[in-house]
Amino acid sequence: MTTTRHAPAQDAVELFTVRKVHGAGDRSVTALDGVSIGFPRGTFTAIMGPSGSGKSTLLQCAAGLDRPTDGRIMLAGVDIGQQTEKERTKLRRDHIGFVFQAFNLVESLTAAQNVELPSRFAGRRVSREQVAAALAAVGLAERAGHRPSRLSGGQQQRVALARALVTRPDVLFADEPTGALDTVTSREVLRMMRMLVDQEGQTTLMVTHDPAAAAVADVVVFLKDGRIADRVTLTRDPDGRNAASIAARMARLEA
Ligand SMILES: Nc1ncnc2c1ncn2[C@@H]1O[C@H](COP(=O)(O)OP(=O)(O)OP(=O)(O)O)[C@@H](O)[C@H]1O
Repeated sequence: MTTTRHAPAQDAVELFTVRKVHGAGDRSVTALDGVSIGFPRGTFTAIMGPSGSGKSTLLQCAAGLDRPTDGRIMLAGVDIGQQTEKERTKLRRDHIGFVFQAFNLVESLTAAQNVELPSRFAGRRVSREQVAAALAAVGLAERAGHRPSRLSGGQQQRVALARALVTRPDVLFADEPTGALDTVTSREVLRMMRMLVDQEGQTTLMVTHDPAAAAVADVVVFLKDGRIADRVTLTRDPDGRNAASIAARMARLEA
């Protein structure tokens, strides 16, 4: 199957009435129930919502890791529903980056080797300069030769961030990237993610439970029962008021 590349759209990722049903028959669960939304290039979106509201499913579908039951998803200008498994794997490898709650670093390798590893597995060469630039972009130029056990949790997550970004993906997907970190190190990782959006125009989609994490985004999308319940555009927040208003909205959704 050939892939038609469309003229660059304004949105890096677009979902058109996406439905996702997990399982079948009596035990089926509708995780996404007709979600339509666009994520503009160069913006940082936080996805929030009560447990089970469909956040991870949305991220997995948007990233081409899972197939929607119905609807259409455009990722990096490509209709991923029209792609074969092989084409989607290539699209993911070339155009998107991931970070998860678990850092998933290999303990026996240095930070630089960890950054390089997935590209090497994918048969794609990244140069030493690209690895160094990715580590420098997350403030870890001096730690390239350190193994994960010699780095703090926040630094380890920043290595994972460098690993996700070394191929300069169109979109960074982050599923609870600060879930395993304390408040101080969370802040350090979020500041870095915010800086990558501001300085590199890195389109970022992040699922989080933490209002303080969502507060660094440009837009917060709230899901409930697989539907978009609310969408809020944030202004820059030097006095920390965004987190409180996001927490209040979450409390209303959970009531
Ligand atoms: N592989 C699966 N098989 C069956 N049901 C699933 C599967 N993955 C998710 N679900 C169900 O789909 C719904 C949405 O799940 P999802 O993980 O997307 O929600 P979430 O908002 O990310 O939840 P949480 O905040 O608890 O991580 C839930 O009811 C969940 O139990």
